[in-house]
Amino acid sequence: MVEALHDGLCVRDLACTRGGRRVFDGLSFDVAPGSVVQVRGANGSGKSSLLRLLCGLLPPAAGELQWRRLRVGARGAGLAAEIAYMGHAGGMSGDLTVLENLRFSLQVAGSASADAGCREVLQRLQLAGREDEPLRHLSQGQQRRLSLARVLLSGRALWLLDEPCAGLDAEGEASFDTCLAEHVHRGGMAVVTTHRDIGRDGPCAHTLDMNGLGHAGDRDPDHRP
Ligand SMILES: Nc1ncnc2c1ncn2[C@@H]1O[C@H](COP(=O)(O)OP(=O)(O)OP(=O)(O)O)[C@@H](O)[C@H]1O
Repeated sequence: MVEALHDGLCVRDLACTRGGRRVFDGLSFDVAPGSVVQVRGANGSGKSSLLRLLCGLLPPAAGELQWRRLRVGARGAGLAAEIAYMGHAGGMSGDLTVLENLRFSLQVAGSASADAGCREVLQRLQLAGREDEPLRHLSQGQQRRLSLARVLLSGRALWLLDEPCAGLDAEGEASFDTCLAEHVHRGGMAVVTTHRDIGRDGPCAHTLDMNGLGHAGDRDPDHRP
């Protein structure tokens, strides 16, 4: 692979197979420090699969990733510790309180933050006053805000966000835009799958269009069941 010209993420000729079908191939793009890539495309075009590949949750069928000019190993080795991933499933416990969920996930990620920091982020995301309530008492949109709080508190350089604005109201979208803009301003990076144009109201974002990269229905010739 050509040597990267920056200290961010380089994706080259990436291919993805799921269930024996080739979802996309030949995918190349860059996420330089201080930039956002918004991933757009039809349902099933492979947006979530791409994020799972970048996280190391799925092995690529072909291609290569470089992070800070070094090749990323199997299961995201060399990159995983710098990622904050927000998937469709919240990955939180409905029985733990809002604050307990934050404490627990930060501890697991090795980025423990003082309660004061957690409370401050909850305040920013309009969740102040809900700290001691069990997560299951929160609405879908509020739970999405809490997932975003985890990302903010992680302090990780690369945010991989799968439909972060799904279920958010206008105020939640505006908070998200501000948080993302601040992250990018600090030199952070983000890859965001979205059906909403982030660049319209949020930070400037490069668009990666997944439509046309796929082979819907094609059997992967290299796949062995
Ligand atoms: N666990 C799985 N096993 C087999 N095939 C899968 C699996 N998950 C996803 N797929 C297939 O991979 C393709 C891409 O799915 P993916 O979820 O990445 O698309 P997407 O662009 O994120 O879609 P959406 O906009 O609906 O969220 C789809 O054809 C889907 O059926």
